Amino acid sequence: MKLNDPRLFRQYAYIDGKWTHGSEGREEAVVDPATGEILGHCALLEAAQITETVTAAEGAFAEWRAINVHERAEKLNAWYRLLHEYKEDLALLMTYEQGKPLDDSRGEVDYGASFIQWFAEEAKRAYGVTIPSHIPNAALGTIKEPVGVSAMFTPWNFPLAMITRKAGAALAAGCTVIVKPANETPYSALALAELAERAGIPAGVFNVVTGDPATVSEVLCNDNRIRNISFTGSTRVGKLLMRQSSSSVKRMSLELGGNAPFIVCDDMDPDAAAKEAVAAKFQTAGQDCLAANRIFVHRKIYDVFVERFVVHMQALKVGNGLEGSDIGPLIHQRAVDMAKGIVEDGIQKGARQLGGGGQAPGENFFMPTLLADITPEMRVFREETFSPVAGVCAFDDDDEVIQLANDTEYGLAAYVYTHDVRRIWKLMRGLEYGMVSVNSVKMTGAPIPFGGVKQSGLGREGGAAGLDEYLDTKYYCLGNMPSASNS
Ligand SMILES: NC(=O)c1ccc[n+]([C@@H]2O[C@H](COP(=O)([O-])OP(=O)(O)OC[C@H]3O[C@@H](n4cnc5c(N)ncnc54)[C@H](O)[C@@H]3O)[C@@H](O)[C@H]2O)c1
Ligand SMILES: N[C@@H](CC=O)C(=O)O
Repeated sequence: MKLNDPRLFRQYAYIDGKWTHGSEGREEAVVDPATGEILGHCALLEAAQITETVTAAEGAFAEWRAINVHERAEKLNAWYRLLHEYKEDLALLMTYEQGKPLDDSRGEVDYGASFIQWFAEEAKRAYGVTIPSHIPNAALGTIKEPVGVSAMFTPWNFPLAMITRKAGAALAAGCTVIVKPANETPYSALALAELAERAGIPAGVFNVVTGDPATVSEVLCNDNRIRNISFTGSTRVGKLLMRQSSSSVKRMSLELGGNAPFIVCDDMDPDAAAKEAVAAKFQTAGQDCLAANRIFVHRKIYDVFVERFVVHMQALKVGNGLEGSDIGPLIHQRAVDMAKGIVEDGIQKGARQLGGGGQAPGENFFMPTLLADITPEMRVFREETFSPVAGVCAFDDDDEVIQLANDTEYGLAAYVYTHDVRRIWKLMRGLEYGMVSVNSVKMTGAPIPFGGVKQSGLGREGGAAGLDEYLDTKYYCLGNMPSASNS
């Protein structure tokens, strides 16, 4: 891997401003999912080292929270600028460890950096309120205070932006941070640590620990000094962290799985809508919590839509993300096996397989596939496929499609395509999702409250709500003040 700045490729954990190997010398290989080649290793820290990291983050908290918010913002802005300065290196690292096309990696660096800048500005507006007093001679109000040390668990599909969306907010709010990246993609996180240090973020404020996930989570969730757990990943692991954290009653933000419906009404041009649906499905090889998993198309335009979808889908180039492809590899063989299983299950239960043929360019690649005429009994309907496998079925009226779309435990994002404003309103209100995007594939960004309902999670990331996840509201009552009423 040839980086302009080789010091961005770090294989040790970053604790209290020091690059640290596991005290027992254990490490794990990190593999390029496109080629199977070993890129390097990451340290497997021991439980005691995770506890030491909490001690360091707690020690750094008092000073970091006391820094004037404008000064904190300056350091975050310096970090933001460094992400742009080293964008090419960060993108290359990401494509090597995650597999996504290099252009998508560049896009993720911009996206990830935007959260740091947004929160650096937003923290300056973390206002409390004054409360008209019901108590004689008292002044009442609130102030916002940082929650404390925050632990963050992040997934491999967006190895940089899922960290900055959390850490940007937490650091801006005055919290200190311990990040546990996915073991598949530790290098983006460690490069972020290198740049945080160069930006002047003090030792102990931003830490990255690597290790066996169950060991790390057990220590962090049970440590009383950790006041907030922020997790992005599967619903299964999210539930586990919730259970582990209950003994110490922590604040929790959970960004979990999705099973996004993509609804196309009969006033749409089927070809244009099919093109949009392909864009909403296949980014990051379908390994995206926002990926259009279940596509519902009005029966009047269903056949043409399906035909056009297959044409657009088959135009996508599958291959190594470094070689100008549209779809890179899946993260590992287990993901390929899961995609195969979902297709086989659909066919066995009566779905038609369209596309998906041809020789995949390597072991971890899966050719984009559409299952037509899917039903709620199929895995493709019930599970987040997290692969380039989409399902489509026809619907006849709006009430039916609302019911179908809501027939899932998930509730992250939904897409609606129609130009009829009354239908937009009805569908948008009827869909049990945290985010509804109408006539647009792109919905996310730093200023929006990103998050789901039902088993897709708790809390919001990004926007003003994202900062609040790291702030406590402290109420004050100043009694017996000389004519103090602020009413
Ligand atoms: N809602 C969102 O914003 C969002 C964004 C990205 C990904 N996701 C979801 O993430 C999932 C894919 O990512 P993933 O496979 O990395 O998720 P995952 O749940 O397997 O892992 C996420 C993180 O948790 C850690 N982890 C895994 N097992 C653990 C355990 N037993 N104890 C403690 N920690 C553990 C991992 O090492 C990783 O750091 C999908 O379900 C996707 O929808 C959601
Ligand atoms: N694409 C999502 C990440 C989900 O996997 C985002 O924009 O945050």
